[in-house]
Amino acid sequence: MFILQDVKFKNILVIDELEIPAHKISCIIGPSGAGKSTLLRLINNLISVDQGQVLYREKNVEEINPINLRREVMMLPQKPVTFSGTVRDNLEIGFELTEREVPKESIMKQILNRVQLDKDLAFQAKKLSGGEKQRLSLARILLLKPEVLLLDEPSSALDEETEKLIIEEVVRYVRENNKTSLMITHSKRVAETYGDKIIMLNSGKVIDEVEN
Ligand SMILES: Nc1ncnc2c1ncn2[C@@H]1O[C@H](COP(=O)(O)OP(=O)(O)OP(=O)(O)O)[C@@H](O)[C@H]1O
Repeated sequence: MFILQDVKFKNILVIDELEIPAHKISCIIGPSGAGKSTLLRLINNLISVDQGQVLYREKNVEEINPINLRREVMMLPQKPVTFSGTVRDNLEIGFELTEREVPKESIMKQILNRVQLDKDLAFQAKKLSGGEKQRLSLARILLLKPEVLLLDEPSSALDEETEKLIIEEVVRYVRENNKTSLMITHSKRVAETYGDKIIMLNSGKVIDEVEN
């Protein structure tokens, strides 16, 4: 799905060759500062390589129309992102960008149920707790049915329950819909439980790749 070739980013990442396979879950593990988030951001073209290239479906990500790329490749960041307004506004916002029909109320309620967010659609998003905001962000992304879901490890400020729920729902989404995910995790156990491929990163370099 993605191939990185001769990639360099500042003095942070140096990757000769790395493949993120389609229809699989790949997990990146490595110590703090290893470059895990940077790798995710390069893949999503939020930042650009200084050297080399990142290919998505054989095309250089920098040459893909950013709107088309965002339609297919979505990231759930470390810190939850919510928008002003209600829970409903937050679930609808992605549809503006993708010019798709806004889902029915019953579908929105179903997705809230799936992420265990027991709030009314009219509830003000800013009043949600950190963990609830993260679950709302995930619900928003799942509704948009991305081809690739990039998951940056939920911030350690979140409770373990929410972290577990988020990982499990991402895994379920990928498995049920034959999608692709690349997730950062600090946990070897999480990587071994869910990852089809495990990529170990240290000091900006891939030190090992394991098919699980
Ligand atoms: N745009 C940037 N310019 C300069 N340095 C940066 C930039 N982005 C990240 N860094 C630095 O690069 C290193 C790798 O950061 P990154 O966030 O990718 O690590 P990480 O493996 O995700 O760490 P953590 O597990 O703590 O989130 C860090 O030392 C960070 O401070």
